[in-house]
Amino acid sequence: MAELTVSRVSKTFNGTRVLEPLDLTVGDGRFCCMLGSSGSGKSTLLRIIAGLEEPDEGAIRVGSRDITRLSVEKRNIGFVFQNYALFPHLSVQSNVMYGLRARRTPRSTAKRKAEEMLGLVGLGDFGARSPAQLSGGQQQRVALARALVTSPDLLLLDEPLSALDKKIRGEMQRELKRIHQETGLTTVMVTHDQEEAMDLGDQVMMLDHGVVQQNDTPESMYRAPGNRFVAQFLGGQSLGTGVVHGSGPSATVEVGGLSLRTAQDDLREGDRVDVLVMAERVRIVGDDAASTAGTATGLLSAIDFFGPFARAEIAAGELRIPVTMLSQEADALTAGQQVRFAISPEGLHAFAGQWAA
Ligand SMILES: Nc1ncnc2c1ncn2[C@@H]1O[C@H](COP(=O)(O)OP(=O)(O)OP(=O)(O)O)[C@@H](O)[C@H]1O
Repeated sequence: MAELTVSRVSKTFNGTRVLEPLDLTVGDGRFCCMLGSSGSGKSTLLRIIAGLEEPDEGAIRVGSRDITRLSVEKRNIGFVFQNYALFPHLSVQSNVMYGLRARRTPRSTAKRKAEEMLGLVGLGDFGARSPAQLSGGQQQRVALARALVTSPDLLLLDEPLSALDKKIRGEMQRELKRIHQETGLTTVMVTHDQEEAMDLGDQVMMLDHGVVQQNDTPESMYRAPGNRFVAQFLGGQSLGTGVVHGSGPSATVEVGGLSLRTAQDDLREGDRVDVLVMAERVRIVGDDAASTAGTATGLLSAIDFFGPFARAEIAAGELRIPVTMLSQEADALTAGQQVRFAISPEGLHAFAGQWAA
């Protein structure tokens, strides 16, 4: 069992608290993504787990082992950084063997294991090359093989794909998924890329200013962001302040002259709320009578095309409602025309008590 348990870990640098006391559990074999903007404390937490940084307080366990006071070498953790950090003067195979040789594993065993790991990451024929003869994506595979070769209990990845271009990145995400499935290793990855976190994580922990904002499955986090910060990070755009009418699942939110439904059941009559909308949950619908219930009309702004998708705004009363759609759908629309639209209740999020902030 290699469940990771972080309990009440905090960290201060030069009098500034960068991690408030926080807890995190990652089940055996699970893939956890730590998501947050730059400076939120993700790397610091990962480095504390790795033993590269000491926590002010708290404990870290892997399975039943308390590793809080162990040196980096004794933790049995594999680590991959953003910049490949391969030894340039060593061959690919020697790079992968390095950790085993440092542990005095016999050369023949180390060689066999290195070959096995290079096979796992899809670089079986590359052992004799030097790192300079590999692409960025290939170098990151070598770094991964090097982290895996010592059979760690836990794998830590700090933005391992962020230096790669978009296409290679997608490829490497699929590779990481496959390798995770094949090894069954408990994994924690730091990223500031929402899509990457949602794609790879069984679990996503969102950090802001050293405080856990939400720790959930990607689906739950997207469907039910726990607060304004999470909703905004996941792409929610503010519609302004509204008032709740009714309560429970049939509540509506009145904002900017429109009465909108949400899928939330935690709203109470009279609450003043901050309202956010996910642009991908706004749909332009036909004007035929049968589909007009729960819809409203507005004027369409200029349309921005970005590849397969297009973006625009609908001006409805005082509101500017963002909408994304397939470029193909946008082809039939013209800037300035009146459109009828619907906002799916799942795409509307309202948070009480934060509107004054
Ligand atoms: N060794 C250090 N000494 C002083 N301050 C540090 C040190 N390491 C990190 N910090 C500070 O701690 C805060 C959190 O940094 P951290 O690298 O953990 O954030 P992050 O969320 O990983 O951001 P990024 O995505 O930019 O790496 C930052 O304000 C950073 O400047």
